[in-house]
Parts: sequence; C-alpha cells; structure tokens
Amino acid sequence: MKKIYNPNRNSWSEILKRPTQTVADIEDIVLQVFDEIKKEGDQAVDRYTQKFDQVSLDNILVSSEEIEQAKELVSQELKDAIQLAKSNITVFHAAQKTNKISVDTNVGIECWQEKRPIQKVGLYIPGGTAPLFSTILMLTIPANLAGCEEIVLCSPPNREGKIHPAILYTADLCGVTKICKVGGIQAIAGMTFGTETIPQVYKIFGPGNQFVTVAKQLATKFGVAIDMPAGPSELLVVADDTANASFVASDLLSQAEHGKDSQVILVSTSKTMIDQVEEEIIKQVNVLPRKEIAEGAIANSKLIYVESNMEAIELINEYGPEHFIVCVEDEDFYIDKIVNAGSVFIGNYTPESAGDYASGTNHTLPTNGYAKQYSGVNLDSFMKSMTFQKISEKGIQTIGNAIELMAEAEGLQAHKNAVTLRLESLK
Ligand SMILES: NC(=O)c1ccc[n+]([C@@H]2O[C@H](COP(=O)([O-])OP(=O)(O)OC[C@H]3O[C@@H](n4cnc5c(N)ncnc54)[C@H](O)[C@@H]3O)[C@@H](O)[C@H]2O)c1
Ligand SMILES: N[C@H](CO)Cc1c[nH]c[nH+]1
Ligand SMILES: [Zn+2]
Repeated sequence: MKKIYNPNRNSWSEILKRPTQTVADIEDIVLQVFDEIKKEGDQAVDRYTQKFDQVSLDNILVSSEEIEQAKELVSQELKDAIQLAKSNITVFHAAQKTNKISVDTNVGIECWQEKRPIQKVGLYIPGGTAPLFSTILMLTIPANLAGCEEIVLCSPPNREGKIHPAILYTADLCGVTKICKVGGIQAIAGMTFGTETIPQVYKIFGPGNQFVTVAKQLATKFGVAIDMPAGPSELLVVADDTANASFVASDLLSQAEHGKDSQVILVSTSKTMIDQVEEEIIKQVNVLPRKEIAEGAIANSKLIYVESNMEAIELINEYGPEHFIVCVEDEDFYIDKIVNAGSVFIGNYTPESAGDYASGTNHTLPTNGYAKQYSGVNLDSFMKSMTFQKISEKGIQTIGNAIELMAEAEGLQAHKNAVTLRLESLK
C-alpha cells in the first residue's frame, strides 16, 4: 500500500482516484449488448452468456427441482445464520416505515402524501467470483416489506450452468418470483427491455462489478430506474493510537478481497498506527485464500497520514467512501462531521463485515464517490411517494383567484378556466 504523508490539498483528487473503469471506458460494449438483446431477446442473452460466462444454457429459468436440490445442499448451521441475519435486517427495515403525512394547507384544502410499492423490481445478485447470497437478504427484505408484487432475480451461472445453492436457497426463502441464470451486462439488458424469459421491470437494484454498474447507469437512458451505482467495494478507516492495528488490517482486507478493482484507505493522525497496520496487512494477506485478489486491490490502496482530525474529515468527505470505519478516541467528532459516506461503523468492535451480513443495516451502498448524492438501499428505495389532495367549495374559493392570476401570467388560459368555471358555479 502506498504511504502518503501530509498530502497537499491540490493533490487530493489525484490521490483519491478510484481504480475502476468508468461509463466512458465500458459504454461501447454495454450499448452493443443492449442493442442486440433488445432486438433478439433470449438468443442474444445466450450469445453473451457464452462469451462472458463460458457456458450456454437451453433454459435460463431456475426450476423448482433445482431449488429443492439446493435446499438439501445448504447446511442447517448456515440456514440458522441466514435466519438470524434475516431477522435483524427485517427489524431494521420495518422500522423505516413512515406514516401518511396529511396537512390542511388552508381551510378546505387537504393535501397528503402516501407511499406505494414499485410493482415490478429486478434484483442483480453478484456471482462472478463469490456467490453473494447475503445480497438477496439486503434486497428482498425491503422489497417484501414495501409490498412489491413481482421480484425478478438475475445471477450469473457458473461454467456448469448452475447457480450456487445458497443463492437458490435464500432466494426461495425470501419469496423471489423468478430466478434467471444470467449475469453481467446481459442481465441488466434483459431486465431493462424484457426477453421471452426475463421479465421487464420498473427498477433494477443490486451491486456488481464495473460492467454491471455501468450497465445499470446506462439502462436509465431506456426508461428503467436504478437504486444507485453500487460498484466495486471500498472502505476507508480513520484510526488513531486507540485503534487496534490488527483489527484495522483485517477490515481493510475484508473489502480488498472483493475484487482487484476494490480500494481500501487508511487515514490516520498517527505514523505509528500506519506502520503497524502496514505490517499487519502483510502478515494477514499471506494466509487468505483470495490473496491474489486482495493484493490486486491493495496495490490500488493508500495509507494516508494527516496532522489533524479536521484535515482528516475534510479529506474523507472529499472521497465519499462506501464504508467508513471510525476507530479513534474522539468518535463524536467524526460522527458529527461526516456528510459523504454510504454506511458508518463505529468503534473497535464494529467490523464492516457485520453490516455486510447480519447487524441489520443494508450493504447495497453507493461507491465511486456517489455517496455524495445517493443513499444506500433502504425501504423507501422500493417505494414511490404519491401526493393526494381534496379541495372543498370553501377551499377553491380561498385559493381560486391566486390560481387564476398565476395561470393568466403564464399565458395558460385553459388552466385559468378550470378554476373560473368552478368559482362561477358557486356564485
Ligand atoms: N457496492 C456494493 O454495495 C457492493 C455489494 C456487494 C458486492 N459489490 C461488488 O460486486 C462485485 C462482484 O463482482 P463479480 O465480478 O464477482 O460478480 P458480478 O456478478 O458482478 O459480475 C460477473 C459478470 O461480469 C461479466 N463480465 C466479466 N468480465 C467481463 C468483461 N470483460 N466484459 C463484459 N462482462 C464481463 C460476466 O457476465 C459475469 O457474469 C465486486 O466488485 C464487489 O466489490 C458491491
Ligand atoms: N461489502 C459488500 C458491499 O460493498 C457486501 C458484501 C456481501 N458479502 C460480503 N460483502
Ligand atoms: Zn463485503
């Protein structure tokens, strides 16, 4: 990991660059896949599954027999762990429900806001290098709580044309309507345009690698909504001498092992802590089964020394990390001042992995600096706010003249008439 001491503010944007490819880099291939899948449907899906996943499938739909087999293959111990996570995620997301908001803005003018579910949603579950069945909990639980009617799930098949049993088990447990064995750009195109097998949806959710993320971003050009750009995982830890260097290193490696295009950063006001974390990383990475992937991400990562907490928080807000761990004496300073982060983890006993799996918060979060403008997935992501109003005779008499004047000033006579006719009927 590259060590940087007291970086000059002018160099922050260069130092904090992500290693991922952008829309401009991947756009051509995404638009080509979109175009062919829009025109040819399943046939083009199969062609790209052969190209990018090295397998061809007669039927991409998961059958009930495959689900029954998967249930047998998942151990009771893992099923119990999934149940614990499901329960905590349900409790946290159910608490996000809001009541109808109703106000009389004037006498006789009642305005209110209510939420309604998005009827058809599509969930992308990553499966390229690791079967992220935990993401199914993160997406189906709020979708079900919101009341979404149709939940379509796409995840890439392996070279034998199969999806990992834990993905199938969890999808079945969480009431997914349809599971399709399709990944990458093909999956996003399928759910955007619809094919003979993949249903078209109104909104696509879920994380993925840079190809999936750029495909989701470009899909919005074709009318589908997305949760957010949730690409290669990233983590920023702020730590001082009160932190535990081995814990910090384990957290950094937990996100580095997601993919070579992940990025992890340590910001510290202690040079000693930076040296200790560096040593620990070297020690811990050697025994990881995904050592090569983690080392790839570490090559993109930084250890940054700054002189004050104020400088640290300004740099962190400039970066806008997906995950932000705070292991410092003055936690409240960072809790109060953080404005750009997907999810915040506080104290030496709050590993980021807790949020990935089982504490209850959602792990589908904005990456690549998008924490500056996007929230992570939550209950509202699966709902729309709708407004309603009911105006009485007294109400239209109160605001009618203002509407007439404003409509006339905008040169919209028909708008004015809709009020004038009613006011005259009340004379
Ligand atoms: N931000 C979040 O909330 C969050 C959560 C979980 C995981 N993640 C990220 O999700 C990602 C999962 O990545 P993954 O690769 O393991 O699985 P994935 O399912 O996202 O991607 C695999 C698919 O990518 C496609 N692909 C691979 N190489 C390609 C190429 N050269 N051209 C076109 N398409 C190609 C293939 O179709 C393959 O099926 C990781 O980067 C991880 O960090 C992010
Ligand atoms: N850390 C990922 C979000 O960036 C989520 C995840 C799933 N499984 C393990 N981790
Ligand atoms: Zn993770």
